[in-house]
Amino acid sequence: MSDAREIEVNGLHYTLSNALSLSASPNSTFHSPSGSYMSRMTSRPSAKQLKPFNTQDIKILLLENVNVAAREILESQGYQVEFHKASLPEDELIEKIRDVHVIGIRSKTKLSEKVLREAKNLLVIGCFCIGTNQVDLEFAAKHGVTVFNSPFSNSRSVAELVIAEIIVLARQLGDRSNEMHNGTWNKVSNKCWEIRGKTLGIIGYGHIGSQLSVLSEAMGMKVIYYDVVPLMALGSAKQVPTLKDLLKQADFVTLHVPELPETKNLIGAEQLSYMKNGSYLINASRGSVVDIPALVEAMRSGHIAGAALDVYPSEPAANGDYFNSTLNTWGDDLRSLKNLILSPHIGGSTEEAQSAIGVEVGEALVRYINDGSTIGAVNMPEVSLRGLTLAEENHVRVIFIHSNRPGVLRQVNSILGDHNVDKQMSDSRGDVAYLMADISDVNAGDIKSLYENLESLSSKIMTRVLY
Ligand SMILES: NC(=O)c1ccc[n+]([C@@H]2O[C@H](COP(=O)([O-])OP(=O)(O)OC[C@H]3O[C@@H](n4cnc5c(N)ncnc54)[C@H](O)[C@@H]3O)[C@@H](O)[C@H]2O)c1
Ligand SMILES: O=C(O)CC[C@@H](O)C(=O)O
Repeated sequence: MSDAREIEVNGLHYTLSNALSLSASPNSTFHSPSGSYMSRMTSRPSAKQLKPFNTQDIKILLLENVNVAAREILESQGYQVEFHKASLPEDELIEKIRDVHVIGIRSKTKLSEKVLREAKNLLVIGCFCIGTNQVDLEFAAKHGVTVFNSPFSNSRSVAELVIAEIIVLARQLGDRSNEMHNGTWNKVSNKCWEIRGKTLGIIGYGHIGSQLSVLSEAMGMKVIYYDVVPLMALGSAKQVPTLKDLLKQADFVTLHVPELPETKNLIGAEQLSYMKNGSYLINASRGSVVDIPALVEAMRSGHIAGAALDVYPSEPAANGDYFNSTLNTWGDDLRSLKNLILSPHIGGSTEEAQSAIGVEVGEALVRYINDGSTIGAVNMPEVSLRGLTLAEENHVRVIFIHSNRPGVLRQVNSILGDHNVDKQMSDSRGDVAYLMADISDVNAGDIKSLYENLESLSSKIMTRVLY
């Protein structure tokens, strides 16, 4: 067809010319990526790639040194990828986010309502980490922006770090090492312990907490845990009914809860006072979970014998000499304490974890952009349909993200109804619903009207038509 017509979605021009031909993409500049990645993505040999847009028009901003595995996956699709090692100051972030369809971040980039309001072309956010507290998930969903994360690719790395910290704290190894670096030989055994037979109290028995449970039992520790939901104990671990029970019994307390309003200052002066005299605290969850001035007091008094902190209420956006009292007023107090391990949020920072996260989130982004699948999304209902094949001519996939209110499905189906709806799936999550339908008997000319009719519905949040 020479009369190329176009639909614009989020700054992407969906070309209608040759829309329904059997070519994998209407765009002559697109080349199917080769290698193992695409063979995993296309489960059937004749699967059709749904991409009515020029892949080179997809603009992706990757911040915070997202792993090279993700970059390769995204670049192999032909997308334009802009990569930055650090996070960006808010004004620069706002400037850049206006233009992109996809943003990939880790824990430092705050995608607040203020920032997301400017992201007029944004389709999807990839959090290349576990935590998603840095993103306004609800605002994103209400504007049709799907968010993916990697729920457990770095869990083992965090659990291993905590095992190391338990031993380092029990043996005051950090202090001995610092002393040797300063030329001091200080061979002591006073208040240095084996971990065998000691009780580890795990707060939050999810992916990380449960891994840690298994590892610490293997080292001879007794494990108790507290969680807001009843969870099956692994090995000989025991769930305790209250946080106070855990704090009173544990020699080592370790935190593995998400950042939530309920977990803010979960450990403050009162909770520290319940902990055993001479016990230890480890926080590799989020900085807001521990009241740091209260911890400083409890360590100064000797009630808490040692602590390890990997996360802080304010963390620098980039590497450098930024961990000072301007960033957090109590910085100098922390630095003056003995037997306190301070690490720069590296719980999940291993080669294994970062490349696994890069592949997992990179692939989820490609599936979403090309096929509309929300499997694994954290703020949208999970919707997916089996792929279209090259044998299915004149088929299109309609994706309609809409407000979850009565009567919408009737309206949508009356728009789709002139065609054959081969398969359809719809699900809702709170106020937002996601509908995906594969319809056949669609001519090139029908696509624009399908799109415009769906766009005209008052319930519409975002419409995409893939073919
Ligand atoms: N330091 C790092 O580099 C690093 C790496 C990965 C994850 N994290 C942090 O660790 C957190 C936990 O990770 P995960 O993968 O184990 O999460 P998860 O979701 O698998 O488990 C969290 C557990 O905490 C429980 N929980 C929630 N609120 C609670 C409360 N008030 N009291 C007790 N339990 C509560 C939940 O029921 C769940 O079982 C993440 O949310 C992230 O913030 C940090
Ligand atoms: O890599 C990061 O920045 C975050 C690591 C960790 O806190 C997570 O949430 O996965």
